Amino acid sequence: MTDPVTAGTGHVGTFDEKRAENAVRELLIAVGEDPDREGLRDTPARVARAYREIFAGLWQEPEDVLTTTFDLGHDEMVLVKDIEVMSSCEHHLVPFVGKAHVGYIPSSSGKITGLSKLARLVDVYARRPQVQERLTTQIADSLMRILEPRGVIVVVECEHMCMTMRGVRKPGAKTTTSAVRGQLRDAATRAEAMSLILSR
Ligand SMILES: Nc1nc2c(ncn2[C@@H]2O[C@H](COP(=O)(O)OP(=O)(O)OP(=O)(O)O)[C@@H](O)[C@H]2O)c(=O)[nH]1
Ligand SMILES: [Zn+2]
Repeated sequence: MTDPVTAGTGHVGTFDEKRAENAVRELLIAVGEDPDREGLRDTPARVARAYREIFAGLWQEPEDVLTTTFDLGHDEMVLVKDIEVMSSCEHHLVPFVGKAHVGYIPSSSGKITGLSKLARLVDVYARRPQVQERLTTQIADSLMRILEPRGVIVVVECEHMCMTMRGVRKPGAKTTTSAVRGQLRDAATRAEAMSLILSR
């Protein structure tokens, strides 16, 4: 099934399920498997459906999820910690998983968004072929653009399966990336945010 969708870059892209299915079938043949044996018969279609979900963020824009904004007049820092991140490394197409911490200081008018929307925003960018650095900056930059806050901080901590199950094989190694914008670049404000993020 091919359906038109709006890709993350703003142009209309497609998810070609049949093509994905054929590619998985080819991959199974390439590793010496028999894609027609009983246990694998439905696998290409299943994997194609799974990729539709895993890469769903390619066909979403941050504006699709940061829909609810309200002016509460609250102009102090808002921070949501420990948002589950499940993304895919664009180099090896295996998962990297961990947590994101997303905070912002609202605009002086106090324009804020629903807390769940911050977690949805993480998903929009995580559900794409990614590198952790870009995931981190995309979350920060889209928040700056849409909410026009006085500052943003995004910290992402992940374990990359491409470093665990293959290659260098170092289970447990964690990568931390951060992006700070606006007033959160200020040393004292940034330190306050970091102490909130690090407190358990
Ligand atoms: N900076 C960055 N690197 C990543 C990320 N995910 C995976 N990588 C790295 O991408 C690199 C790709 O390196 P290559 O030398 O092209 O690929 P490779 O031969 O499979 O490398 P090894 O993983 O070292 O075996 C590896 O060092 C990965 O650890 C990420 O999110 N950010
Ligand atoms: Zn990788």
